[in-house]
Amino acid sequence: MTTQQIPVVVLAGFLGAGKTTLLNHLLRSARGTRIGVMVNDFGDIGIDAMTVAGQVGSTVSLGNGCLCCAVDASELDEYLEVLTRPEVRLDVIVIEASGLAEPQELVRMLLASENERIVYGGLIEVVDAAEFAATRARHPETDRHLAAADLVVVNKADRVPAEALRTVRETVAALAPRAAVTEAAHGRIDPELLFDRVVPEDEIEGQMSIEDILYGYDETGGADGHAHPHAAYDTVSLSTATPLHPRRLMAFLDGRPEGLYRIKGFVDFGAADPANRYGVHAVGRFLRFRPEPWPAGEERLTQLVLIGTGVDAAALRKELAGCEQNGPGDLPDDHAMWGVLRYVPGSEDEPEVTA
Ligand SMILES: Nc1nc2c(ncn2[C@@H]2O[C@H](COP(=O)(O)OP(=O)(O)OP(=O)(O)O)[C@@H](O)[C@H]2O)c(=O)[nH]1
Repeated sequence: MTTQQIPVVVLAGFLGAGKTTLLNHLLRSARGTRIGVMVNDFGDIGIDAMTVAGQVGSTVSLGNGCLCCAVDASELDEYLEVLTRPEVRLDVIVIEASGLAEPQELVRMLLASENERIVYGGLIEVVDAAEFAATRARHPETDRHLAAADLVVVNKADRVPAEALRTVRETVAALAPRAAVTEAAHGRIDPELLFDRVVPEDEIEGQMSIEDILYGYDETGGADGHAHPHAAYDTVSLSTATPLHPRRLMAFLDGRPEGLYRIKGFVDFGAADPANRYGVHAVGRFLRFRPEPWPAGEERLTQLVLIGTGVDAAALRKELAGCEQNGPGDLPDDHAMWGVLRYVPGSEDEPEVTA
């Protein structure tokens, strides 16, 4: 029953912060991940810099399997419908918010969308570290945008001294208390922070990306003097054959720590729902569960990956371990799944949620 949903990421930030640079970085380092991009006009993205395989109307297909469309907000649903067609085979869609609409408005439109093939993939705000104070003074709405962000990229880290960078980062963290915050130069964040690599890194043989060629590639992330994206976030993985207790997992998720940007994987709730495993997708404060029957012959494991910045990995592991069921004396009660079902779209058992 599961059709993979395509995460839709909103990319926002003030004029000149580096959105286009970051988009180009994502497209160039796609390596098998098929990215759909929506922009205001092609000039924004500098399509010429990449191989254009073909153009139909306002849609351009790129040589690396990615796709770019120039749209305005009124066309959002229409283009989402086109981009999410199975034959297009996109893995992720990125919408550049500039000029399209207020970022929060775009997020609302996505969350309200009736397109079942998409899932909200987070609001990323790019800020210019060198111009941050001036931008805030001129555009007080910056603070509001940051407060809504799931991930803030403090870009142009190369343009400010370390001390000033720290001040910007601290200010951002105070304005966007729940967001993950990462620094970057030239928008070079690790794409994996935003979406899954479809082709695992170790299976890409002999394929140097343009990024590798220009900046050098270093698995260990750093000794060559470049601000490498690899060390910019923490990943915590959990794999356990012990079912999780729905109430304790929900307590963990409801209180999940600041800086935890994404959670993905599958959960086994054991006796609370023996027939199904629960796909989990969280980005920022957004959370969804999708129950699906256990595939025949598949080992019943809970497998989770948590991605964030500045998170305490050891504490997270401990909290997750505390969600495991402790034998027959710790079986979930009859209503234990209600908290989970609130996050299953269209669930029949979904209790009425009053706004
Ligand atoms: N030094 C430095 N320059 C950068 C960095 N990121 C982007 N730039 C430059 O900053 C300028 C603006 O970058 P863009 O990526 O076009 O910014 P944008 O947010 O897309 O701008 P608009 O489309 O006008 O809203 C360009 O000249 C980039 O080359 C960075 O990290 N460091």
